[in-house]
Amino acid sequence: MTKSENIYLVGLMGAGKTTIGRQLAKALAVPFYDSDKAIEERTGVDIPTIFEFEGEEGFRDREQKMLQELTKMQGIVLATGGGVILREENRNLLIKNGFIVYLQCSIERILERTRRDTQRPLLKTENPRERIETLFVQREPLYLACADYKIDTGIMQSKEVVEHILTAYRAINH
Ligand SMILES: Nc1ncnc2c1ncn2[C@@H]1O[C@H](COP(=O)(O)OP(=O)(O)O)[C@@H](O)[C@H]1O
Ligand SMILES: O=C(O)C1=C[C@@H](OP(=O)(O)O)[C@@H](O)[C@H](O)C1
Ligand SMILES: [Mg+2]
Repeated sequence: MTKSENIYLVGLMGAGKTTIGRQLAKALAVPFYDSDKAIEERTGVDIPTIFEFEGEEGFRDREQKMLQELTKMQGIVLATGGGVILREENRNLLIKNGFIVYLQCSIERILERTRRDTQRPLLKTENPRERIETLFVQREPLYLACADYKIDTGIMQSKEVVEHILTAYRAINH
């Protein structure tokens, strides 16, 4: 399997990985996977429940195991969860098996997009802005270390983001 047969989306919560991933897969007529959704289907409970009963580390263990499975697949678009890049093994699996697109997004835009969200435990805090800023500082270097391509999803509609990614992806697959 070549690295460029898969497209993996990384980025902070709210950057658009799940939304863009679904549209991108449709445009390419390939299967779409979302690692969070796959974990929820496997466990039968939602992400907040996993965090509640197993803590973040328990969720990260499940995320790592799911990524080991999903990166064995060929010809897919995968929307990862925002924290997947935290573990080195996950970064190595992504780098080895897919064309990695880093969906950048401003803190403001992320706040707007996740304001009414109830499914992201890490945003269940007194100060979501401070939390997102902390995650950005911690994770941006890791996203950049993995990315083959990056795009700011905060300044354009999702269909434009998809077009830009398709152009970049086709350029490496010419
Ligand atoms: N380019 C975009 N423009 C406007 N809204 C967007 C865009 N991308 C995603 N969204 C919206 O932002 C929210 C978070 O998107 P989502 O795909 O769940 O992000 P992620 O999977 O990265 O956490 C959703 O309500 C989605 O509809
Ligand atoms: O940033 C994170 O650590 C997380 C992001 C979430 O996915 P999205 O990025 O799709 O919201 C989900 O994996 C979990 O709540 C943890
Ligand atoms: Mg998502």
